[in-house]
Amino acid sequence: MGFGPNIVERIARARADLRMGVPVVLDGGAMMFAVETLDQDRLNQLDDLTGVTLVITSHRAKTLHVTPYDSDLARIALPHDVDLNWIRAIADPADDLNAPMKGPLRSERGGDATLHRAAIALTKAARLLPAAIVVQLNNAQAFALTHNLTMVPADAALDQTMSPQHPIVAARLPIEVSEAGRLHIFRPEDGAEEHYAVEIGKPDRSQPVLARLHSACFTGDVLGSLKCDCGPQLRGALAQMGAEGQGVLLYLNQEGRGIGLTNKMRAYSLQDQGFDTVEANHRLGFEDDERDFRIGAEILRKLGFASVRLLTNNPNKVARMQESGIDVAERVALKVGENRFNHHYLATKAKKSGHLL
Ligand SMILES: Nc1nc2c(ncn2[C@@H]2O[C@H](COP(=O)(O)OP(=O)(O)OP(=O)(O)O)[C@@H](O)[C@H]2O)c(=O)[nH]1
Ligand SMILES: [Zn+2]
Repeated sequence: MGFGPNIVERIARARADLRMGVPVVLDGGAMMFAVETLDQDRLNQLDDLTGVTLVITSHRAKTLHVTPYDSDLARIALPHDVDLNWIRAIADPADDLNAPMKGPLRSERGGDATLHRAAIALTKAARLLPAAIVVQLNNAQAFALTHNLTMVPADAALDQTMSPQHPIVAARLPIEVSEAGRLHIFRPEDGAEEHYAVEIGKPDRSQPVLARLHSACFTGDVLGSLKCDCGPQLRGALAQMGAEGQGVLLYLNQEGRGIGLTNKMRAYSLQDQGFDTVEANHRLGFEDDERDFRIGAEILRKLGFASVRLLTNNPNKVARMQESGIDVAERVALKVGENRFNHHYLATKAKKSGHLL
């Protein structure tokens, strides 16, 4: 006991520290930096330390023609007197086409990559580019104390188990499709983004409810972007709930399939260079889809729903709900908003991500 932060809260601090460029100590023997926020001052100080590696995911390694000996990631020995721009270019594909040769890059093999894996997990949780500098430490605890750094156990960084979502407040919200709207706010214990549920009417909790798990898309939902189908899907789902007089729409703040808006814009910039939506995620070092749908299942349960008629074209979403204990009584197709700008995007999702056309 005590007043200090528990492990979940220390992970939350670690995310915030990394976003500011402050390194984090991994219990088990290392200090890590997110490459995206590493500054020249701190890089200079690394000159005095040994055992410094640059860690990238195997997707990013493939783009750079580096062998990922650890299957999911590659550890690259950092050359001496390395330039900050060189490190950033390994992590950030923005200039890949202008300056394709970054190497030769030698990746390390053998040894334990657990701390490196934990470092990548933390950069992703911080919604930064998935690339880290990892520095071996002999006495991690003393180092953290001396430099006033947040220390987290590597296994907790690796297994950031979904945090409980707590209902905070709900209030009546008449909207265009239904005057009987109600907005619920859910807050996770781990300091991450809040999520919202829009309840239409008074759905019977003993019957499957018409439901939509909508992932945030600032560009589509708010700006009316023509590059995706999110805006029409959001409004189409609400309209159907309004017409039926009941339903529940979860607005999950997992922007960009869980990589955050900044990284999604990096992906859009790569799409401007000719890569498709999946290739762009991979070149950045991400998986195709980094969302955690257990959050949606947990919120449905907290609202009293056990069974849904799920508005989606994504069979993976149906599978994730079933796995998380929510019965999908029916999949209801939601095909709206195709146009000449998103035609290729929708075709790619059908071909590579299994979406139903
Ligand atoms: N990373 C990335 N995310 C995107 C891109 N286009 C849209 N998104 C995000 O994708 C999410 C929506 O996912 P979709 O794949 O359209 O749909 P889905 O939720 O998997 O499936 P449906 O239920 O059928 O809509 C939102 O979070 C968007 O911000 C893109 O090109 N790259
Ligand atoms: Zn979208």
